[in-house]
Formats: sequence, structure tokens, C-alpha cells
Amino acid sequence: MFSTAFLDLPALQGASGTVTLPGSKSISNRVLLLSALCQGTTVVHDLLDSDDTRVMLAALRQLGCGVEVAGTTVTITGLGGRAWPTEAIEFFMGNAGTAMRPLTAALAVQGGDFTLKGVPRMHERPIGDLVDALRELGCAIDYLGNDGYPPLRVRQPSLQLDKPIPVRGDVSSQFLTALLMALPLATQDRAITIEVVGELISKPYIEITLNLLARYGIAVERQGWERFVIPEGSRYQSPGTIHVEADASSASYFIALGAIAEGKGIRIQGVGADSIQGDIRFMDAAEQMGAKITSGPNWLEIQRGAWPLKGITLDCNHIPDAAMTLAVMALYADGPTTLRNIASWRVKETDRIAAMANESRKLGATVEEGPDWITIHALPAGQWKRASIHTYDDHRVAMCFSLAAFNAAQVPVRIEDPKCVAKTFPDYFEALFSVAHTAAQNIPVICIDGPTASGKGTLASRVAAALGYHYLDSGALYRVTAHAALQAGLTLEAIDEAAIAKLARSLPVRFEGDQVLLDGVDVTDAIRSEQGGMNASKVSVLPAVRDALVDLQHSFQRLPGLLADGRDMGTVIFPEAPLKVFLTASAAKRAERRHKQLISKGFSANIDALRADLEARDARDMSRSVAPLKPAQDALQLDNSSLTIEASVEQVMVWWQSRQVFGSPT
Ligand SMILES: O=C(O)C1=C[C@@H](OP(=O)(O)O)[C@@H](O)[C@H](O)C1
Ligand SMILES: C=C(OP(=O)(O)O)C(=O)O
Repeated sequence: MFSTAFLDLPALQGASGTVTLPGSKSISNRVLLLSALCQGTTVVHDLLDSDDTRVMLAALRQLGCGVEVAGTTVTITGLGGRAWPTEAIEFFMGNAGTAMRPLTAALAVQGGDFTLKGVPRMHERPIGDLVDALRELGCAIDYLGNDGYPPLRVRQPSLQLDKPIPVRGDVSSQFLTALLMALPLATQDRAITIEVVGELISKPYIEITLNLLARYGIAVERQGWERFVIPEGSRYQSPGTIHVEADASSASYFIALGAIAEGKGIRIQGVGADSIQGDIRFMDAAEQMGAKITSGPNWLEIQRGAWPLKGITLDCNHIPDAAMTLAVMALYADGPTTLRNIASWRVKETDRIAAMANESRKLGATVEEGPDWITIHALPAGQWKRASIHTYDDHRVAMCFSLAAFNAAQVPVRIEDPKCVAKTFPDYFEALFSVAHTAAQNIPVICIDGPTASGKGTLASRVAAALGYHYLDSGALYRVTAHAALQAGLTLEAIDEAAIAKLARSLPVRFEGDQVLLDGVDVTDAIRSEQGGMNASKVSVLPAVRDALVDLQHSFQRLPGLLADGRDMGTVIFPEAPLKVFLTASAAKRAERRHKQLISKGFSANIDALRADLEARDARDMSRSVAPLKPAQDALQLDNSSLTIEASVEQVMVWWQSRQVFGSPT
């Protein structure tokens, strides 16, 4: 997951490949609660691991459910037949509607002393219609903040089940889902009827609920979309094991990607056209706009069809979440796109009609909006603007606008607070980068070159972490090459140059966090020693070895960008890099830092000897005939002798931001 303050997406050009999507949020949270209400254990395969399911799992643990997690397989031991807790419990539901609403209903019907809270936005998301319905049947629920909104306190009910229970269905279908999942707890001696008041929205989500209830032994009788009867004597029965389909709403971004991006097409693994999730019907809308889609059991393949896409007018009530993706596809269309019947967008993670309108306008689009509709006009190539997309802590805003990076104007897009995708798809951007591609010149590289012990590594890896970029420690490649050569019985002299170069060309090296692995073996300590540094310096003067490592170094230039540190990053390996920093510090300062570092690791060290060594390395690095250590002509010099690491990072970030200007927030 990218936990950076922002993520800059370079202009993207194409996409091809396969993505395996994480589990459906709607199925995961339903299955978790239903398993918790059963007797015995249920093994859930491919459960989504995200903020929304974590809050549900935490709540189930608090209630005393058994929860065993092994990767994406989770085993739940239910509360059925066991005593529910009698002590007061406070639950934190984050911003998960699929946890907050169904759990409120189950707790209210079961009774106890429970408080349910969430993030500030959750306290602005309506729950009044559900509370009214629950009160109608005798549940005791108090509002702890504003009437109609969480936080809530639930007490012991005195259930009156002799008449149908009315519930409004025009604000959120989750209220009806919540009742359908909770009321089987109260059908011991009578059937219970729920009557929907007003037009039910987001109907396909009710179908998911009914489908899963059936899997858990509850056969709800549906009479149109107005009446739902839960039969007398209904009892949750674990299906034993259950599999969660991949998330169809998450699939919408990759369906759109296949429709927008040039390339061999996108294959989505984990969900197919026969999904039980209503959002799979996003396929039809994408096809209407021009996408070519084929599907089989649990897979979809998407290719660009009509181009530009075709503007459409669509009632989106049946696909409230995936429909947001259409708003971004609309930017690539041949005319305006109007999405209708989407009033519920205003009460979700943010006011999504306002958010989609504001952020599309920042990109240059013309947008009109009404209480329950939005019209987005196509954005011609010359009119795209570089924009910093505010994401309102809404995962879907972030995921949708990542698709703007395919614009014909080839301008990059900044996504603010990219970690908001953690609600339903923590590794969304990793998945995007695994299939998206662009020309190398679009993938930014920041070079940090400088002499030994100048602090390049620390600075480069901190800047890489702040930007979410990859990190290449090119010095480590030379250290590993020297290490591998010695292991192979070679000397580090010119006489073995060809043999070392051959070895370097197919060096089986991998960086994993701070670890450097050679052929799977951790060689970090061996190569980081003083001797390792001297050895690296020796092989690095051999032209054939430097040459052999060029391709390997270039292969680190991957989306979304690269921080490369070394001695010739800016001069030789990435001469086109948009920012080059030449980092220096006085020899005395560098010797002092190295001394501290060695002592802290428990090595004995002599500061004068260290200084003499590093001066010798400087001389060798600067005087070698191939790629000598020197600043690139366009490098910015940074002497960090009297700077803290934070100040150096700040300086590089300021230089970088001044070259990456995005439209300021509107
Ligand atoms: O029941 C569900 O799983 C959901 C129902 C929909 O909400 P509304 O019924 O409020 O539209 C949807 O937007 C939400 O992401 C998940
Ligand atoms: C509306 C959404 O979430 P929630 O389940 O919190 O309602 C969503 O995921 O788009």
C-alpha cells in the first residue's frame, strides 16, 4: 500500500496483463456476520483484507467469536448456542457501512450494552431509517450524537413481532440488508415480515443478501421489492466452507482500464459475468461506451473497442459504486455522459457527486450536477490540466481518478492521500502499476550521486519512501558483484575483468527492504562492511563490469518512479533524469558519521584510519577513466555537512516539487 502524502502518477500510455482482484467487500462482511451468528465453525476462503473487513473482524472478536486468520482464509467460530457478552462493549466501525448497519441491527435484536462509533464521516452518514425500523419492533437504541446518525447505544430490547416491520429503502439498501440478516435471530415462534416504504434503491445488494442468507439456511420469501418474509423457525446454518468472489466494484477500474488504454487488453481473475454482485453489470455500461468484454468462469477479458469512447445516458441506481468509474471514462468519450438516479452518492464516503464534479473540473472538464445526477463532458486532448486530485478519504475517488493518467495530453496526475484505498483495495496502485505501462521517459528518476559516506543511501531511501518510488542502491550492485566474484574464486583485478562482467550480467540479486539477497542468500552484512566497500570500489573501475550492470540498473526504472543513488546515476545511467542531486559533506564529517555507524553496530573503528580510507576511495572514484565520480552538469549540489537528514530530505522534496507543479486545489 502507498502510505505517502500523495502519489504522482506519470502519464500512462497502455496496459496489458492479468490482475487478480481482492475479495468482495459486500460478500466478505456479510459472510463474516452470518458466520458469527451460526453455531460451529465456518471456513471463509479469499476473504477481503481491508479496513472495512478489519473493523468487522475486530467487532466479532470483541463479541467472543473465534477468529483464526491464515492469509486470506479465515475461520470463524460462531456465537450460535453460546452466551453473548453481558458487559458493556464499544465497537469502532470505521467508515464501513456494511459493518455499521448490519451489526447495529444484530446487536439491537440480540440485546446487551453496546456502543457503536465510527470515523467522523460515519457520524454524518444516515442510519435513522434503520433505527426507526428497529425501534418499531421493540429495540432500545439511543443516539449519542445527532439524531439519525451514529454513534449509537444499544440496550436490551423487548421485541414486539406481531406486525410487519416498515423500513424506508430510498436512502440506503443497507438498512433492509441489516434487518434481513438480524431478524432470523427472532423467528423462534413466528415468521417476520418486513415492508419496504418508498422506492428501494441499490436493489442488487439485496440480492446478494438473499443469496448469502440462503447459503446460511435462511430462505427469505421475497414479494416484489416491497415485502420480505423470514419464515418461522429460521436458523442460521453454517455452509461449512464458503468462497468469496473477487470484488466486482473493484473490477470496474480494470474494466475501464481495458477500455481506455492501448495494449493487449486486461484479464481480471476472480470474478466473471455470472457474479452474484450487482456491480458486475458495470460491464454492460462499459460495453455501451465501447469496451470489448469476454468472460468465463471467474474471469473477464477487456479490450479497447470504440475509441474515443461513446458518451451515454444511464440510470445508475443498480450500480451505485461502480458507476463512479463511468464518470472518469466519460472524460475519454465523444460527447457528454449523464449518470442519473444517483442521489445516494451524496451520503456515502463523501458527497460523491460534488467530489466527482470538483475533481473532474480540476482536470479541465465541464461538469453539471443536480441533486441526483451528474453530466460530464468529454475532455479533448489539448484541454487536460495537471491536477492534484483531492480524495476526500474516499477510496473510489482515488481509484477512479488514477484512470485520468491515460490522458492524451500526457500530463501526470497527483492523487492525494492514496492510502484511502485501504477501505476496500489496499494494493490498488500496486495492481495498477503491474499492468500499466508508459515510455521510460515518462517514469521519473531522481538521482542522488556523491562520494562515499555522504549519506546518499539514507537520503535516497527517505525521499523514495516519501514519494512512494522504487529505490536503487547502485553501490550495492557493485558490492554484490565483488562478493560474488570472490565467492567464485576470482580476483578483483583487471585480469578477471571479463569473467566478473559475465557474472554481473546475470547477477541473481534482489533487494527486499533493507536486505540484499544474492541467489536467495542474505549478504547484507557481508557487503556492507568496510572491506565490502573497498572491494566494490575495485570492481567498479573495470569498464566491462560497469557496462554489464547498465541494463540491470535501467530495469529499476519502474512505475511510479525511481530514486537512484550512486556515483554515476546522473552522469551515465540516467542522464535524462529530471532531478539530479550531487551530495557532499566534508571528509571529516563523513569519517565521523561512518565511525558512529560502525561503533553502533559493535565494530571497533579508528576515525583517522576511516578518514584516510575514504579519501583514498574518493581519489580512486574521481580519477577512474570510466564514469568518474563528478557532478552531472545539471546537478544541484547539496552539502549536508551541517544539515540533519530531515533537512536534506526536505531540500530534495522542495526541488522535486518545484519541477512537478500540479494545479492547486480549487
Ligand atoms: O449492501 C452493500 O454491501 C452495499 C450497498 C450499497 O449501499 P447503498 O444501499 O447505501 O446504496 C453500496 O453503495 C455499498 O458500497 C455496499
Ligand atoms: C459506499 C461504500 O461503502 P459502504 O459499505 O461504507 O457503504 C463504497 O464502498 O463505495
